[in-house]
Amino acid sequence: MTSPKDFNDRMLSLGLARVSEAAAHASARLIGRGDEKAADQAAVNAMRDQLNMLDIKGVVVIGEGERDEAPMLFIGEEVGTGQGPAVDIALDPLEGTTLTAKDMPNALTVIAMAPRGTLLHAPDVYMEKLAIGPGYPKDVVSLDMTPSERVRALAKAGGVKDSDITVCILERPRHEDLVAEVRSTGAAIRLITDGDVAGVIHCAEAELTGIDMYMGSGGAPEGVLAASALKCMGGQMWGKLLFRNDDERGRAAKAGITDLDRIYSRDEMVTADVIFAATGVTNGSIVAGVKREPHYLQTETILMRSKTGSVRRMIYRNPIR
Ligand SMILES: O=P(O)(O)OC[C@H]1O[C@](O)(COP(=O)(O)O)[C@@H](O)[C@@H]1O
Ligand SMILES: [Mn+2]
Repeated sequence: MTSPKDFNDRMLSLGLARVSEAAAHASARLIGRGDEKAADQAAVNAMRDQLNMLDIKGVVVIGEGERDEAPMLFIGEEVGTGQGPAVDIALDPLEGTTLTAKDMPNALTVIAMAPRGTLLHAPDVYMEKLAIGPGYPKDVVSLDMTPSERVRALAKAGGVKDSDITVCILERPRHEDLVAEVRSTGAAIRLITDGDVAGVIHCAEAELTGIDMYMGSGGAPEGVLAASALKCMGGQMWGKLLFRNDDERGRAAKAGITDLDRIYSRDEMVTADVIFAATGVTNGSIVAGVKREPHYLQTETILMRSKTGSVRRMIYRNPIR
């Protein structure tokens, strides 16, 4: 196992940005074409090619799925040149496949890297999520509270009215009761159709996005990626895996998870320093989408390191030849 001191995050982070940039470039020509699969595949191929150029002994712990259902970037796949630190990789080559296919905001390519053995091996099930930005007392809200208790607690801690709070929630039939309860407090709700990695990140930049809290269930893999981002930006997050049937419980067992009711804090999902990169595919509130000009493609990437809390936004212009 790599000790965190071998994890040269300063060097590796720039390489990570190249990986998410390449995935965004590759899916650019598929924005708004109604073909989610093709857009995802283009991102997967590009991400894998770039990842394999990095001097790491990488293993995908959050990826495109199990080996038998994902030919590439499957969970357990080894990536990188094999020269360098042993690391865990979490990725979502295209977070917001539907957003991309429909040319709707906030589709991202996302990747995180941490020393081997330090990222939660979340199976491909749902996760109940709760996130807030930096600056609040520890555990001011929790998954054990009801949604309205969370709104009241957050408002009180921030010295504002309940009606000044905005909660971000995925618009899904399963969230109808959640939405109704949050509304009963007078809080506002930003409903999003997809993309809860961006949804959670929005909490860390509340002054920019207007979002104070994220609530509701979404993909567990996306939960670990969002926790990685919040660890860099500051902010608290909790997640609880949700299992609907034996197949899903079996996935947990395979991933080595035995306590099925556990609530994971941000730092229990990401136990050491992590680096995180996300590149915009469609325009969003975190980064701009791919800009297609006659002679070049331009992307914007957010690149962060939890060790220093540094947040970079990088513009990359790649000539089309
Ligand atoms: O659509 P569901 O089943 O509610 O799942 C929610 C998940 O799907 C997404 O909206 C989109 O994810 P993908 O584009 O990677 O499929 C995630 O952001 C979210 O966690
Ligand atoms: Mn996703």
